[in-house]
Amino acid sequence: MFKTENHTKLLTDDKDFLEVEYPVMEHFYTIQGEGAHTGRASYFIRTAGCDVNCWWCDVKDSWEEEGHPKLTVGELVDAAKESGAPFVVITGGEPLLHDLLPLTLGLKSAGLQVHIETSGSSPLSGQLDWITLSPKRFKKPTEEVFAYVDELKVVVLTNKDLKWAEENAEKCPAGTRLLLQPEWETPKSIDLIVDYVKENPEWGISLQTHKFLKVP
Ligand SMILES: C[S@@+](CC[C@H](N)C(=O)[O-])C[C@H]1O[C@@H](n2cnc3c(N)ncnc32)[C@H](O)[C@@H]1O
Ligand SMILES: Nc1nc2[nH]cc(C(=O)O)c2c(=O)[nH]1
Ligand code: SF4
Ligand SMILES: [Mg+2]
Repeated sequence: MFKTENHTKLLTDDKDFLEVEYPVMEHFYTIQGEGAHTGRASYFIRTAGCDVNCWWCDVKDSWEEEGHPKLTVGELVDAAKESGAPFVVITGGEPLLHDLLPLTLGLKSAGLQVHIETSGSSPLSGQLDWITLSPKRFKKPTEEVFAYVDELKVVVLTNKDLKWAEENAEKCPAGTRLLLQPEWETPKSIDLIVDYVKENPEWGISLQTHKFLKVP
């Protein structure tokens, strides 16, 4: 659990936080396809804007903020609440490019748990119940994020990524879920990951199951 300090005023006196706007590429009710919560119904909010530039990124349309609508916290909270989802996953783009305090306070006030998918390359903000860190060599995570990580999910294409996974795991708290996720377009990474996990059973495998299920 991560909480930005000094949020009491926003939560109690200042209802204007419901009017704060975020650039949003899409928001939808689906099944969490990846990681420790795979298979669970969840509401996704995909903010626009990313400065990490992973060449294999599967949502490149999220990189530019421009061209995506701005939605208020109130609109996003209403949509998530109406869906009936028990938790919301904030993803992107890189969601930590935005101050997530207003959005996460809105969601928490509505009784929703808040998860985040992040590269951790910009400062943490908001109230976050579950942090999935997917670190990238293209723009490294801040040192601060590691203390709060619940799940480390490293995309693997080659042996270099396994070494990168180990370096990041060393910085995570004991008990962090350690997961390797094959890059979707690189089938040979599967053999690499299977052999690695058999030899290093503290790691597990995360697959992008929504792509098999053909849901968003
Ligand atoms: C699109 S990113 C958005 C959130 C954040 N920018 C991040 O990278 O964590 C969501 C997740 O998809 C993973 N991902 C992106 N492209 C992928 C691909 N081609 N194959 C497998 N995983 C991918 C990312 O590593 C991350 O865990
Ligand atoms: N169903 C589904 N599960 C996901 N888990 C992480 C995703 C992401 O893009 O962050 C994602 C996504 O795009 N769809
Ligand atoms: S950090 Fe995430 S959204 Fe940004 S390019 Fe990499 S995978 Fe895509
Ligand atoms: Mg995705």
